Amino acid sequence: MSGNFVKFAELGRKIVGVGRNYRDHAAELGSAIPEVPLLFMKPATSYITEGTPIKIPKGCTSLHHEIELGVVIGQKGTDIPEGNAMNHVAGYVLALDMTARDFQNVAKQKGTPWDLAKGFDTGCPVGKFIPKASISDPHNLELWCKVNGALKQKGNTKDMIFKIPYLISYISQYFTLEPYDMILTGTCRCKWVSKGDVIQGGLANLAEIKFKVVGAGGS
Ligand SMILES: CC(=O)CC(=O)C(=O)O
Ligand SMILES: [Mg+2]
Repeated sequence: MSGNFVKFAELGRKIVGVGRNYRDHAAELGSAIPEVPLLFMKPATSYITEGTPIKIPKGCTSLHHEIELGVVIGQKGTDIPEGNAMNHVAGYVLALDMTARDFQNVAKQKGTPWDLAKGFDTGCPVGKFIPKASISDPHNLELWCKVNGALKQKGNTKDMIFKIPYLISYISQYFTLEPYDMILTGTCRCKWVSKGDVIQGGLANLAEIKFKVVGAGGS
């Protein structure tokens, strides 16, 4: 199934984000643990790959990095049974769910959507595509994130509250999943970045990423 999936970020379709899927992150933001997956979307225009910088969105004063395992969909499906869900996976990717936390906090207070906080251009940096066969257990992978060489996040996908087959099954009850869609499975923790910072991330011994942060004007 790998073929074109190498270029999934160029061919990309929907990005479905899962929020508060780790207890530590929900706790650090003072948020309740969801009873069912908390979903949001990012447009495909938010994708960037290494070599392109992350741009702080205009007016944002608190940009957070969230290192996450992305699941790349390989086969179309609606109402996918949990038991068949992994057959719809093409592979995985190490991703950053960049979040304009100040925008999100305002949205939370006003009860308005998170689109601006999550969906801005460059808000979804991704690494190389990892074929499904390279990962025997996606629920036991170390994740880490450093900013300017200092460790800011360390977690393990075993701590996901809702596991990948359940997420695929749940999401596909509402949104048909299609090849090149990507599911961001949630972050273990988060921290902020500023203009000029360099974010590095890792997924076990499978992938590493590095992205520079620039201001809204691009420098
Ligand atoms: C509060 C959030 O930004 C939710 C989110 O994206 C997560 O990973 O959790
Ligand atoms: Mg996230």
